[in-house]
Amino acid sequence: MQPDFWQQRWREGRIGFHQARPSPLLEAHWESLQLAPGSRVFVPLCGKSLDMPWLASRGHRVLGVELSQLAVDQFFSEHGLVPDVHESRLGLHHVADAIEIIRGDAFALDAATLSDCGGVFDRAALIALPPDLRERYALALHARLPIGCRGLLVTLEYPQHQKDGPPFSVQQDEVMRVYGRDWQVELLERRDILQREASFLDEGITTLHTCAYRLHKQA
Ligand SMILES: C[S@@+](CC[C@H](N)C(=O)[O-])C[C@H]1O[C@@H](n2cnc3c(N)ncnc32)[C@H](O)[C@@H]1O
Repeated sequence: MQPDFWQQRWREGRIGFHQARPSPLLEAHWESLQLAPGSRVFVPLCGKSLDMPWLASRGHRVLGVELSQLAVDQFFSEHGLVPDVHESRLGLHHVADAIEIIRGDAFALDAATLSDCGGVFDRAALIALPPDLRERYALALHARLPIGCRGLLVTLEYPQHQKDGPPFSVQQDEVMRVYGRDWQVELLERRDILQREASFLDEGITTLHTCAYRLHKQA
């Protein structure tokens, strides 16, 4: 997906991916990661997700990255926060309380920036990307997270030939292949969500599951 695609989605308010509550699989499985209190959690392709304040409410510091300035502005104004803003070569950093969002390209982040992220949470980030970018995202971007980092990855699975992405279907074998080199990967749950996803039903999709994987970066 080109950056223009996402910028246009935000300009036109076509943000059906945004959820009015934190992700159910985050609430269900985050504790199982047993992250140290106060550890910093990276939220790639964060949009204005309510997962970020949820993580902050659990005592984490949060580092999000998002292309769209509109998304970043909406996030802070909808939470009644006025962020401190400064610029770096990575983009525009917005910091309020425990949450920092960099308005910039996730692929430009370097290992130094991510070095203190003990956790990572991905919902609608990997599955927002077409296959070639997914490989870069999982291999190159995640390679910059430190050894020992723990994460939760949420995916969707449906018959890809029935619909164009995004969101794309990402099957378990792909997750194992792209993360398995550097990360220990464990499927925690596969949930059937077809009946509550009206837009997928309307498009004639016949099966739809969401999966949660626990990730642990190995030495
Ligand atoms: C499908 S949305 C998911 C947003 C969020 N994770 C959520 O659960 O609501 C994908 C988001 O990634 C952003 N995005 C796409 N490519 C990006 C990139 N290379 N760097 C940073 N953000 C990106 C888009 O603007 C969009 O807000």
